[in-house]
This record gives sequence, structure tokens and C-alpha cells, in this order.
Amino acid sequence: MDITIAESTVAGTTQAPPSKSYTHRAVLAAGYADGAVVHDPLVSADTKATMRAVEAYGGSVSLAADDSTVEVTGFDGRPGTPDDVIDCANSGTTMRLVTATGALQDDLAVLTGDESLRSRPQGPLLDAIEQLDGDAESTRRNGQAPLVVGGGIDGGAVEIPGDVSSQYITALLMAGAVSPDGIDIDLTTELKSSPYVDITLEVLDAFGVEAQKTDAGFTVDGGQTYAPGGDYNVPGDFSSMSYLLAAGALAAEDGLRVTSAFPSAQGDAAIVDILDRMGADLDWDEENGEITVSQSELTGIEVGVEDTPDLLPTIATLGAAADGVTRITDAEHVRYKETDRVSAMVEELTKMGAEVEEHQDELFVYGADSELVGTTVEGRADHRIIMSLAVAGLVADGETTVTGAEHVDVSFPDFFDVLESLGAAVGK
Ligand SMILES: O=C(O)C1=C[C@@H](OP(=O)(O)O)[C@@H](O)[C@H](O)C1
Ligand SMILES: C=C(OP(=O)(O)O)C(=O)O
Repeated sequence: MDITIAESTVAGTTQAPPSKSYTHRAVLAAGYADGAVVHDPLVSADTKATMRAVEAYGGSVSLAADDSTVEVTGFDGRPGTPDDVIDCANSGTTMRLVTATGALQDDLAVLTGDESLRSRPQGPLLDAIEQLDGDAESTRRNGQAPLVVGGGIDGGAVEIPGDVSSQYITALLMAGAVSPDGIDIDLTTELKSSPYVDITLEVLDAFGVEAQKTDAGFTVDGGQTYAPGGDYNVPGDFSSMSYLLAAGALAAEDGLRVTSAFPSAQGDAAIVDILDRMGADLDWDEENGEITVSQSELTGIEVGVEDTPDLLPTIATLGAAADGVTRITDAEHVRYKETDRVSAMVEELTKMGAEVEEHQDELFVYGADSELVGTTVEGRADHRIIMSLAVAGLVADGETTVTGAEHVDVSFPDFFDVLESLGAAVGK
């Protein structure tokens, strides 16, 4: 489905969607427990993949008709052998987290996903499972899915790089807690995306599971039980909020208010500081979870995205509409996402008339001396590329067409309805 956005303004109040990262973890933690009710879950293509995986390992998942809760009956620390292949669809988080679950059962589990997911790196996690004497294979022996895992790991010590994906660490911590011996993780390189491990520690703590940072990495004791029968509330998603706030900073002449913006472990809350540094007129009422932002003259800044990879597309769009140079550094791991998002943003913003320069781990966006121009841009079946380009479309001259817009269902299924309800000129 192609979507067109014409140059337009936004105004009003909107609620941020629930956090994808917290929903994945809460649903899986409930699976590791004997069950829990997750309130305000994100119901999206990616989180549904995690729900399917919990069912494949022997849990059951029941979503309220209005999506307000998901009731999980867990497999209580002992995943069963799946009856069928687990389809993780487009979700890296699902694949990584439930690969480690699969290593806990004695038989074999097979995990696959869509073309994008089958091109993403899984090798370091497979190596880690092998270090724990589990079975872990890439069927094509290229470190990518389809994967086959099993072997009933007991736990132990692993060495793993930290600069490919933090999701490997999350996966090992969540599974390690119910392994007999626990898992000690020694990071062989610097950890990127580290706030996502903080989110994991926060969710584990809420389920009564202890895991810690160590000098070398992280550790989790084995033989723990995920607390049964609890209720878990999912906070709003700051990565999703970044598109709304960027839309506000670029196109809300009369201001835009975003609710469900309470502080949490999410690194992507950095979008508030980034917009502030770029000169946006913005206020975060942390107590009431509300951010207000108005259209502002933005200036380019330098931002490192080592902890906030999912913000790169949003920042690139903001940079293209700002004056001066925006330099986005520490971005190499952003190439391992649904698409290579560094190249994707360079190529698509260039089509819109922006001047962008790509390096292996950074990118320079030279602020628009002339206005961005509407044209057809490829969404590349990547939700974050689609949403960022749609926001750029709000300030581009004429009409911008974004291809494959239905892929926003991965993290923000009603993104275009929300944009339209705020007054943007969206054509479906
Ligand atoms: O654990 C998570 O919920 C996530 C971790 C990050 O990935 P990496 O750790 O692979 O950078 C992030 O990009 C992804 O959208 C969600
Ligand atoms: C990279 C992302 O998610 P995942 O790794 O779960 O596919 C994302 O949501 O931007």
C-alpha cells in the first residue's frame, strides 16, 4: 500500500502507543512464569510474533477484544518442544529472545522469519549457546535464520560481542534465570544499545528475577522462578513518540501534545533532549507524562546513536529540515536492522532533495538550503524508514508518496490514522 503525504500542519493531542520492547519482554516473562496479565500491551505484528512463540513453547495467550490486556498462561520455566516451526516474522527481538528459550528444551526448535529477518545476524547468539553445550545451527551455515536450537542448556559462562545486538544479552539473561546454573556473560566488545538491557533488568525485577551488571558484562543466577500471577503495565513507546514529536517540531504551528510519556528505562527518551538541542520549543511534564512541542526553527547538531539506534531515521529527517549540519555518529549497528537504515535514509532523503553523506558508522545531513521536495520514496518494508519519510513529507514541497506503508504494523499499526487525525494531509 502506498501512502501520500502533502505538505500540511498537525495539531492537537495524541497518546503514544505502548512500548514494543516492554511488551515483548513482559509477554515472554509471563511465559517463563506460570502466567501474568500484561496491561496496555502493544498489539502489533512484532509483539504477536512473541505471543505465538510463547504458545509454541507451551504457554497460552489470550488477547482482550479491545487489545487492552493480554492474559498469558506460562510454561513455568520449562519450555516444551514446539509442534511446528516458529515464525518470528519481521521481529529481531522475538527471534533473539526465543532462540535462547529454545536452547532450554531438550529437543530441537526451528525458528524462521521474513526475508529481512533471515538476513540479520544471529551468529554471536548461536556461538554463545554452543559455548553452553547447547545445539545451535544456522541451516544455511551463514549465521542467519532459519535457526535450529535445543540441547537443554544448563548454563555456564559465555563470551559474546556487545556491538552487534544487545538482544543477545537480553535473551541470555531471560533464559539464564530458569537454567539450572545461570549464565555469566563476558562482553568481548563495548555494549551498544545498552538501555535495552536496562529495560530487560527492569522487567526481570518486576517479575521477581535478579540479574546484575558485572565488571565484565552481566550475570544471572539459575534456578530462579518468574513471579506468578502478577499484573504488568506497559509504558508508552519513545521510539514511536519520536515520529510524533518530530512531526510537531516541524509542522505543529499551534502545538502538539503527546501523552503516555512517562520516564522509564527507554534510551529513546533521548529524542526529547535531541529536539531541545536542535532548538525545538518543547516541554516535558514528566509527572503527568505529557510532552508538548511546537513548530520551531531547527538547527543541526551532532548526535551519537550508540544507545539509541532506532532514533537514527527520525534524526536524519529532522536534520534534513534543519539549518546547518546534523552529524549522526556511532551508527554502524543501525545497519543490522530491518534494513540498512544508514543507507536507506541517505538514499531516500537524497531523492527528496536533501544533501546527505554516508560513512560506515556515521552520516552527515546538510540542512535544506532549499526546501525538501515531495517525490516517491521507498519505505523498504521497514516501519521506521516509512514513518520517518512520512514526517519529512509534512514539510516537503508538494506530495510525497511512501511505498509499502502497511509495514508500520510492526510497531505503530495506526500511525497514519493518528497522523490524519492530527490534521496531516494523508492520502491512502
Ligand atoms: O531489545 C529490544 O527491544 C531492542 C533492541 C535494539 O536492538 P539492538 O540491541 O539489536 O541494537 C533496538 O534496535 C530494537 O528495536 C529493540
Ligand atoms: C530493530 C527493530 O526491532 P527488531 O530488532 O525487534 O526487529 C526496530 O523496531 O526498529
